[in-house]
Amino acid sequence: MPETPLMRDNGPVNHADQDAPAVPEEGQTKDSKGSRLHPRVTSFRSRRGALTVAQQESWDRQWPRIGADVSDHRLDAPSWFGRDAPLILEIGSGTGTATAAMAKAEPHVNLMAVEVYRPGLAQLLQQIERDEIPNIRVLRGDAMDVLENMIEPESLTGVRVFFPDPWPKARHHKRRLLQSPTFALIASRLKAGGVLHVATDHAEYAEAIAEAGNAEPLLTSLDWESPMTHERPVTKFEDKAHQVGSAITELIWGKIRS
Ligand SMILES: C[S@@+](CC[C@H](N)C(=O)[O-])C[C@H]1O[C@@H](n2cnc3c(N)ncnc32)[C@H](O)[C@@H]1O
Repeated sequence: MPETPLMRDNGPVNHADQDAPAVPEEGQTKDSKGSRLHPRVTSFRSRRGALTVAQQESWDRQWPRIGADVSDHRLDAPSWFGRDAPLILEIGSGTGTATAAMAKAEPHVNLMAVEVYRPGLAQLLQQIERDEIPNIRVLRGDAMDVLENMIEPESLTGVRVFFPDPWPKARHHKRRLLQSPTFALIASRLKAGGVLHVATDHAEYAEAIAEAGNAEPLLTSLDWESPMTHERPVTKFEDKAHQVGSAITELIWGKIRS
């Protein structure tokens, strides 16, 4: 992707300390040799899908202004949105039903949706265009890259992960997005007072998520009464879960300190 004024370079790599021990600085995501401090989880399936002609046309009109491929450049969110406002990241927005509803319900926030599935993003772009929603930007690619490279530490007011893929088979659990390293990374990107909101319809994954989130020292579990939470719109995936009678678990944490 060509560099745009929206992106800031992370700066040159400092090779001087290549032999320094890999002690992470606050907010640092790679060690002195450039290796990831958070082991990489590939949490998504590779899914193909063509865009309809109308979706492609909408994509072509809007992508240059409100879409970007995931990169390793720091994002300058205020300049991309054209205003400085509380920044919320939605991870795995799917077809964007909840994204659009949240953006309309919370016009005072800048909402960024990251998703790997292009047809899902295309549906969201169509809805943004149809409903003239001004406060959404979309990123295509792996949310782990967004968190590690594009988001400034202590910069997010909220992170929302609705119905992450549960990877139900034990041998696939390692592919789950929400594990301890991801919680640590999310916590490092939240501002003090920022909120992480997760919803899942998978009971066993809910338990694993709760355990990992509760073990993250920078986060504290919040209940529904917290004034920091928002009303979550029903997502497309949740609609399907309701149809088969699955119970939904909501998990909410606040970042207590820097
Ligand atoms: C079960 S769907 C839920 C979609 C939507 N949140 C909903 O509730 O309708 C999970 C979504 O997360 C996306 N996803 C999984 N891992 C991801 C990652 N690392 N980065 C971006 N998107 C991811 C998948 O492509 C998929 O669309």
